[in-house]
Amino acid sequence: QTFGRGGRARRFGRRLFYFPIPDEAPCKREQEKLSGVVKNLHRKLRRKYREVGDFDKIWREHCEDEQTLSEYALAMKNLADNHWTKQCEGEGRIECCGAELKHGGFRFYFHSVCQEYFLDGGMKRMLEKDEKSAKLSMAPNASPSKLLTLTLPHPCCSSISQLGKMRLLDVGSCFNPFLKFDEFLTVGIDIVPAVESVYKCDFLNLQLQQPLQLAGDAVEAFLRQLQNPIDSLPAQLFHVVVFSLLLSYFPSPYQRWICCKKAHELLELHGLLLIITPDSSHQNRHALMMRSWRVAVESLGFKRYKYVKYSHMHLIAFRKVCVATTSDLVSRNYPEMLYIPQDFHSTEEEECADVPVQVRSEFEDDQLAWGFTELPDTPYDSDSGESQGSSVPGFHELEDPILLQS
Ligand SMILES: C[S@@+](CC[C@H](N)C(=O)[O-])C[C@H]1O[C@@H](n2cnc3c(N)ncnc32)[C@H](O)[C@@H]1O
Repeated sequence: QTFGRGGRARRFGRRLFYFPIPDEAPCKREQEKLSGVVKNLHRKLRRKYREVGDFDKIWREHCEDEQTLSEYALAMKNLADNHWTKQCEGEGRIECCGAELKHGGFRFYFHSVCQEYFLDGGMKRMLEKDEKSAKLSMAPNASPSKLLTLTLPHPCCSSISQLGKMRLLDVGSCFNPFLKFDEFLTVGIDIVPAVESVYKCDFLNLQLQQPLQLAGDAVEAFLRQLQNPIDSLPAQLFHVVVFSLLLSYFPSPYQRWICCKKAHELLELHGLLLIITPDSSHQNRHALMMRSWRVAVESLGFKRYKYVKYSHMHLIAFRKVCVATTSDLVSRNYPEMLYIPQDFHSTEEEECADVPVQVRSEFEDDQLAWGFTELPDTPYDSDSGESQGSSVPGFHELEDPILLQS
């Protein structure tokens, strides 16, 4: 029987004795403390935004608060390095269940989505599908020359197989978790990098320049010699842009919108925007919110490609289907569509929500480790219009709740 915050109760005769588990409690407390640093920063930003209203002003002040930002970066890195690992029975903290758990299973999922899309024919299949539906919708009036242009493969299709690396921009990278994957040429950026390999850059204020117009290997060389900090980047530079736990960091939907728009501009045509956003509720609870996000992001010139809901997060992949975005979008309220539930909480509600955080049991750890090695293999195809959960049994119940419930 589990007892209290991490111990066991045993009955001897009519009396119940409590045996605390050595090591476990201090570790959990440390984990709670670190996740508290992360959650408090998010809440503080939201509170300021509610009070002040001007997100530019509070963002400027936020970026100047170096001490708070450094504490946050350290806490995130510490959580990733020391607390998202498997705790082996009686042996304290050792990394016994492999890199899958340590680096977050969802990144392995995204990695496999990218591989399948860019290297194993996924993009080609999508383009053929697009072509088919375009032909169908245009068929009665289409001129033969129009139909012909639709069938021509885009250079982006071949550029990766020639290059061998998928150029990936990880926005809000913190500790550069995508660096581990050899197939990616990863550029990690963050307002406060937690490791040296991440460039300092405020994505909200990143300036975009004209596209490079260079061959793939020259673009790769360009990316390998970027200077720190990064203030500007050429448009259409990347095959993949990742927002992993980034959008919910911002207190304003408009800031989320700016990020998605910038991602669109930084991606090559047919590139992928990968979004992971926390949500611990049941799959259907925030289905409307996810639909709203889809409309907003697609309006920028994307089309949803994959969607998976895990127990504590949504994973969404969008592919860039238009070269340019239309200019009139803001007036149509698309930015507000990128809302999160916390946008509507009052300060009091946020404070009440600060209940003690649950930490996984050993059993859950085992299941989670197993789950991460068995990543979903039949993810959502947006064109079918159907939502889809993970194909991994038990996965819905298991994820790291510490960071995500803020
Ligand atoms: C919750 S952490 C996520 C870290 C990592 N991506 C992960 O999945 O574990 C959010 C990160 O986004 C960074 N960030 C927030 N706003 C940013 C911006 N405008 N530009 C770049 N990074 C930003 C924060 O500093 C923080 O490191």
